[in-house]
Amino acid sequence: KKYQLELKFCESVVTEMMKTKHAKFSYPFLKPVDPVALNIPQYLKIIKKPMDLGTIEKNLKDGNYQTAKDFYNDVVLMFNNCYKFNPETDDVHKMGKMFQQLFDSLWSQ
Ligand SMILES: Cc1ccc(Nc2c(-c3ccc(O)cc3)nc3c(C)cccn23)cc1
Repeated sequence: KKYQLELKFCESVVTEMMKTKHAKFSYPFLKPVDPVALNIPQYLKIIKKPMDLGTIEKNLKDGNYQTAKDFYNDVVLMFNNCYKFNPETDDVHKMGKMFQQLFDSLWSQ
C-alpha cells in the first residue's frame, strides 16, 4: 500500500540521520533530553512535548505513525523544542539548524 512505501522512506531518513558521520551535530537529538543529567530542571516546564530521534525511530518501528506527515511533524517538533529552549547563541541551537538542514535535504530527495 502507498503509506507503507512512505513509511519505508521515513525509515531510510532516520537511518541516515543516525549515522556516526553526522554525530558532531546530531548527538543532542538521538535520545530523550535528560533534564537531570543536563541540569536543566526547567526543561519540562518549557517543553510540553519532548521529542527525539530515538523515540521517533521507535514510533516508526512500532507502527505508531499512520502517515509520513505524522513522522514529519514529530521531527519538526524535535527541532522546534530545541530552538525554543536553547537560545540562538547556544551551540545546541546551531547544531539543531545543521541537523535540520540535513533532514530537509533527505526529505526533499
Ligand atoms: C545548562 C544547559 C543549557 C542548554 C542545554 N542544552 C542541551 C541539549 C538540549 C537538546 C534539545 C533540547 O530541546 C533542549 C536541550 N542537549 C544538550 C547536550 C546533549 C549537551 C549539552 C547541552 N545540551 C543543556 C544544559
